[in-house]
Amino acid sequence: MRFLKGHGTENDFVILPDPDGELDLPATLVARICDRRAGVGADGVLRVVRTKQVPEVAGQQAEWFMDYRNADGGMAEMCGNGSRVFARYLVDAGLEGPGEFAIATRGGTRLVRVEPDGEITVEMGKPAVLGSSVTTVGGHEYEGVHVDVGNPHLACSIGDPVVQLDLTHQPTFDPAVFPAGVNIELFNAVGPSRAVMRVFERGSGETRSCGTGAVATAVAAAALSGETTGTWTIEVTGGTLTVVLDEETSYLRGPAVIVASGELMLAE
Ligand SMILES: N[C@@H](CCC[C@H](N)C(=O)O)C(=O)O
Repeated sequence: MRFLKGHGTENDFVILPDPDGELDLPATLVARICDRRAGVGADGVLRVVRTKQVPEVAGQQAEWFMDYRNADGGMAEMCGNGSRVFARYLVDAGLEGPGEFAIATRGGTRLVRVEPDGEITVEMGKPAVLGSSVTTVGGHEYEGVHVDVGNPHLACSIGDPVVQLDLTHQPTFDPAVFPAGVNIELFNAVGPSRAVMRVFERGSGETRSCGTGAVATAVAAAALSGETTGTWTIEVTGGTLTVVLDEETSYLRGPAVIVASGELMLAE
C-alpha cells in the first residue's frame, strides 16, 4: 500500500491514496499505522478517495473526499490542518490544479485555496457557539466555550501559562454536553488578536496543532472582548496559524507540507 506523510504546523498525517475506494480501513489498522513505534506514526490518517465512491458524501460537489481518521482509528467530521495537507497532496499529485477547489468532508464541503506563498487557506464555515462547559486538567478546573466547527470543541481561556500544563492524560469533560467526546483547547490570550494554544484532541491525545481547535480558540478569544469577527494569530506548539472570523464564515490559513512517501507493509 502506497503512503505519503505530511504535516500542517506539525499536526502530522499518513496519506493513503485510494481513488476508487478499494481500501478496507478498519480502526485497528489505522491505529497500527499511527503507532509511533510499531507503525509509521501520525496524529491521523487521510484517505484520498473519489467522492462518488462514498455514499455518505456522494452528493457533495467536490471531486475528492477527505476520509479523516484519528490516531485511535475513530472517525471525525472535520480536520482543519488535515484539509490543508490533503489539498497539498492533491495539487502535488496533479489531481487538482493550484488555485481554489472544493474538497468533501464528513462535516460538509470545504473550499481550499493555495496562496502565492505556498500556504493554504481553508474556508471553515460559520462556527456555532453552543454555551459553556468545564474541564479539569492537572487538578485545576477551567471553564470554556463549547464551539462546533463541524467537530466538537471546548476552548478555555486560562490564567495559568499553557506551557506549564501537563496534557499527558485525558482532561475531564461533561459527557452529557459532549456525548461523542470533545477536543479541548487551553489558551492564553497574549495580545489584542493573538493567543497561545495547546490542545488535547479527541482520539489522538495532545497534538502540536489543531486547525479546527485554532478556529474554536479564535471564537472564544474574540468573545472575551465581546467580538465575533476579526483576524487572529494562534500560536501552537508546532507553528503559527491565522484565523479570520467574519459574519458569515471563518478561514484557517497555514503551511502544509509533504515530507515522505513509501510503501506500507502493514496489513490487517
Ligand atoms: N487535528 C485536527 C482535528 C482532528 C479531528 C479531531 N481529533 C476530532 O476528533 O474531532 C484539526 O486540525 O482540525
